[in-house]
Amino acid sequence: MFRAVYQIRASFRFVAQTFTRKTNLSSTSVIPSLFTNLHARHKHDEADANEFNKDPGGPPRLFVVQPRFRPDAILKTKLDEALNLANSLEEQRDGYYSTDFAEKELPPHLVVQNPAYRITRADTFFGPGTVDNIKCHLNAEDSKGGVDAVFVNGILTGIQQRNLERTWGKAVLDRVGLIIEIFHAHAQTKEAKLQAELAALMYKRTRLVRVRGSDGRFTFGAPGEAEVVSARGRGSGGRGFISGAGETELQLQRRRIIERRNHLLSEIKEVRRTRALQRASRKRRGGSHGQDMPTVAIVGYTNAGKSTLVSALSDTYLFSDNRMFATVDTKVRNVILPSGKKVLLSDTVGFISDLPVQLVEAFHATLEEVAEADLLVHVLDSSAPNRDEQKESVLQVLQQIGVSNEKLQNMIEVWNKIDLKHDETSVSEQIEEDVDDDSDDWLSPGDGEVKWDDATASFVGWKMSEPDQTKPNELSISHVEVESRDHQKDISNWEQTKPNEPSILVGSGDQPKDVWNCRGVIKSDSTYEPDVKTSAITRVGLQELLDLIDDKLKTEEVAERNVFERKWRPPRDHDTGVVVG
Ligand SMILES: Nc1nc2c(ncn2[C@@H]2O[C@H](COP(=O)(O)OP(=O)(O)OP(=O)(O)O)[C@@H](O)[C@H]2O)c(=O)[nH]1
Ligand SMILES: [Mg+2]
Repeated sequence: MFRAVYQIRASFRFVAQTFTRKTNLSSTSVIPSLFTNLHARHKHDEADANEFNKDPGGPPRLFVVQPRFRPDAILKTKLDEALNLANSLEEQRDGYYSTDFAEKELPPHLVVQNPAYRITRADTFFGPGTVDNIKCHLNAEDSKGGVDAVFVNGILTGIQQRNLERTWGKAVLDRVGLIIEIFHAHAQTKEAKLQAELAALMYKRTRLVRVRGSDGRFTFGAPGEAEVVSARGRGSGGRGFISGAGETELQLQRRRIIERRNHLLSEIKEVRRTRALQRASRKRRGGSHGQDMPTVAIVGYTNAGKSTLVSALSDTYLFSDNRMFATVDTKVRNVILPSGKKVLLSDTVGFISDLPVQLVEAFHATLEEVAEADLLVHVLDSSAPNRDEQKESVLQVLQQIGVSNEKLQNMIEVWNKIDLKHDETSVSEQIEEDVDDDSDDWLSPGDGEVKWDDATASFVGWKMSEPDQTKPNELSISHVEVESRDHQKDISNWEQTKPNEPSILVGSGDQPKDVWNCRGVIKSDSTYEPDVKTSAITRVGLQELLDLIDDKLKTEEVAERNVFERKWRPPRDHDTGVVVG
């Protein structure tokens, strides 16, 4: 239990130092950190310290809580990703990780009822049965050596996080928090470190909640030891009897965060200015005929193989690893294309579904470089079972950072890792189901029964729909008719096209209640082909990819020349050739 405190401290040290330095306040009084929380809790474990202190530099041990998804295939991919994320939180020492990722044991984990499909509790996210169930598992883990923190693969509010920490007696990280921590732990350059700190700061800002200490007074003190009320005062109304004092304190914390944020922004600006100058001179030096070298940005989901591909294409070394977000800093390499043209290949940070908005904002400048590249190459892991979903997530981020539609259309799509079988990367062999007190009474999205009906030559049946996020209490059952003769097709992707008025009401209270008649059409299977298939490891498809980059850049140049010519030619009347205006 104690062994990873050191590592967690390293991970969270930057926020603590920041505030101690800048505000003359201890970090605990400004932002309760995971480290502080762990430290407070472990103080009474000093007798055990030696037992768990054999490897003080080891990475933190996380217990993974994965909300359940249907069908099981989707759950498995989500769980695999959560386990990989949990194992990825580790800092390098002297340029190396202390453990080989492939040899790491799977973190302890538990699949629980998904609160998004029921009523998400404002105070604890999960229902009481699930909270207790997780607590039992954590107790069992404690008897085996313990875990340092719980990673809930969902998005928690500050209040939910605090309440869960208090109940479980462990630090709690949600998906956003863990991803931000991984970014910080993996950042190597000054620029990336500043950006990761900025993201962490903005995240912590949303976590400021008031708590009531053991003496009954309200404070922002150590989590896990106080009753959480709300960020705005007693209850949620914000007009509690001590709200005036609370507001002032809250404002103070916020102001300090803003001051630090402004300081970080100015430091980032300075670092970037220097880098931009270096980059510009590099582009000019390598260019020919007075033109700058074009930049090709390699983008994609984390772990798709971007760095390995850039290494292979440029015959240089770039760090690559199975850990997620192995690359947090942009690296640029020169490559000579088959035509003899020189280009800059830019390997950059990977994306993920639900990429925290704080990271997108903090890494804005880095991502802007991606948006401004002359050409984008989108690398996908062809063996990932959720390849389409990963592709969608990457496209969303690219749109979010302002990549033009034209660039997206011109983007080269690469399916990498073709040496691997589809789904070979899956790590979770078995999915352990929990036994919530009331879980059996519930239907989940994806539950249903659909049969082929010869008479109508269609699939007919019913199926639970995904909940409407704006109405989390309402679930619906859909009758489906699916137009397809292909019995083998996965009907989990069917799309509701024509919902009618609810025809029958079943259940009561917070039970599923609306029944909809609708007709569904199966989304077509992914029959599309990428532009190139590669294996960065075995070097298959690399030549083809270089040829394609060459072609695309030539087309770009021609298009640019045309624009240039159009811009400077005096406007003419087409028929007569007479200059007009
Ligand atoms: N089998 C196989 N493994 C590959 C291939 N390309 C990359 N890998 C492995 O996949 C893992 C991730 O590769 P990276 O190059 O670090 O992936 P990335 O996209 O840069 O990941 P992030 O930097 O985390 O976003 C590493 O263990 C690589 O060795 C490939 O073509 N085949
Ligand atoms: Mg990388």
